[in-house]
Amino acid sequence: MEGARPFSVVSSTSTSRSNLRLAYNKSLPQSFSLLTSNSNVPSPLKSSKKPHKRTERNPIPRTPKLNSEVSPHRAASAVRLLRIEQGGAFADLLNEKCGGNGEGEMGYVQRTLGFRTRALDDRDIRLVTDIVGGTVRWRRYLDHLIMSVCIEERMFRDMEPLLLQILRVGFYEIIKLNMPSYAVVDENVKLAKAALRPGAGNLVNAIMRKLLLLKETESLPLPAVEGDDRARARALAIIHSHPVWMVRRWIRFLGQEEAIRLMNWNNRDPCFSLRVNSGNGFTIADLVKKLQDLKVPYERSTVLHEFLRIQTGMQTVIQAGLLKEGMCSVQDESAGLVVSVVDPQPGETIIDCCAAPGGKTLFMASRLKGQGMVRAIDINKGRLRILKETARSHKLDSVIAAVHTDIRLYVDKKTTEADKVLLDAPCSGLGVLSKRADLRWNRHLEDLERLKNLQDELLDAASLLVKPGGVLVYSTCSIDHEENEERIAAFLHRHPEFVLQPVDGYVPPDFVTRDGFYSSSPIKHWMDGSFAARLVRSLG
Ligand SMILES: C[S@@+](CC[C@H](N)C(=O)[O-])C[C@H]1O[C@@H](n2cnc3c(N)ncnc32)[C@H](O)[C@@H]1O
Repeated sequence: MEGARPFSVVSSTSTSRSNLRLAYNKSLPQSFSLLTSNSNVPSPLKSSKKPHKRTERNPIPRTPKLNSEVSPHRAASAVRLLRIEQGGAFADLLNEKCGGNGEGEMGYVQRTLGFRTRALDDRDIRLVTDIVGGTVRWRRYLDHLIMSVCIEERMFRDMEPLLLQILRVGFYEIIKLNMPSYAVVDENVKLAKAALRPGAGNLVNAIMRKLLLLKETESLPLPAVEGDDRARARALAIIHSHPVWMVRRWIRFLGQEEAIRLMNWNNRDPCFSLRVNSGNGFTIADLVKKLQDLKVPYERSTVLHEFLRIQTGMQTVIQAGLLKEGMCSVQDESAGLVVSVVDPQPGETIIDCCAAPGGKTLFMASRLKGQGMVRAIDINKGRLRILKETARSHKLDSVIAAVHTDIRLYVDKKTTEADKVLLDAPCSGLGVLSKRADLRWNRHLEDLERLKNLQDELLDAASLLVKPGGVLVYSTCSIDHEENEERIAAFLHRHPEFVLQPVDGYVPPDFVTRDGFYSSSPIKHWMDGSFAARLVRSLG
């Protein structure tokens, strides 16, 4: 086996450049060299190739060999990032199955890399969560750095997917987590060697050494924010790691300063809120006591008495089983305030038109105090199943009836007249980008057009379920006026039988807009962005 020197500092850029070229050539399998290849030779680094191809003669053993050299959190992070990019996972918190027994998270590691690492301990799990979330958020910026130390753009573009993820992890650890550089390089080199081949380890070594040199000399490349709108947005999109279209849109509607504040919020580690589940008889004091026992720092919500905020320790909460036991739910205060706009009262019939996975359904049901009914409708069977299971575990199933259907078809068959109808519409999710690290890369400008049409159709359908004098609440977790205020203006134009009722008195004054809507903003309220409008149907 070819041995890579784990780490040594180079003295000049030109030396580092020729070292990198050498490492790159050597990293390629025999008889392939990018620098001498003709373009018809299939590249082993093309992203369509599987990183670790096994043949029938070389199958993955049932219990792969333990590799105790590779750090498990880096292996798990790189594999999870690979799965996220290929659409097989989200950048959310890990569940508790992280053992080295081939189940859950580590099962993917074994199947992808072909070897086992030791099991993830609690610290590793926290690290994987932080590294994966952070690396996904900072992807554009990290790629800009990686690309800038590659010999040529093609080297970056043709990089095999697993190698790219290993580099992203290493760059994130050095640049954003400020982890000890020598250890990070050494560990990522080991991972690349074990997961790919020795030459890949050499390449990681050479690329990361170049990064360290740039960091040590404070010469990390950053684009200048100058030129026309598009050029400035492109530069800001790299610096703050967002898609260009979002940056342009926010600069246009919020101004550059606010747009940057919003991107800074989206790039922070997310803050989570917990809502105590009173349906199971728990009180906020019980939840406080539990968090104190677990040494998880918390803050009481200033806007909703059932809620607590935690900045760190979410993984501890999950592992202690607080969610599974039904003591509390993870729910942002911004979503809780939408329920305040609905204002459910005991005895009422409420229809939740887009209910799954049930965050708002459950909170509304808990406010009914055992009297009345929430009809929870959703088109997605899998998500509705989660809603039903949670309703059972929260002992709220007696006041929740789940219905699997398209709301647009449901209204054709029903003459139901509800006291209140909530339409928590499918939306771009532009208000929740801090929690959904991967969402910014999966959303496109064209989605907005499609979503607006759907939102209009769903609003028309939902409106048919409201009794005379009843209330229709339209909500989104978007901060985009085209999905919010504009949808309501268009609806009121089509439906003169509804009038807008200002949300004063239902939510704190700071959340009421000039036009009487509910709106939470990450940069104003330090919580997710969301929107709601309260519409009342005339009696006639
Ligand atoms: C924003 S999510 C709802 C979140 C939910 N209210 C909560 O608080 O947990 C939107 C939901 O709308 C559902 N949906 C989309 N189109 C629908 C339709 N035509 N009829 C019913 N549900 C629909 C999706 O399946 C998705 O679960």
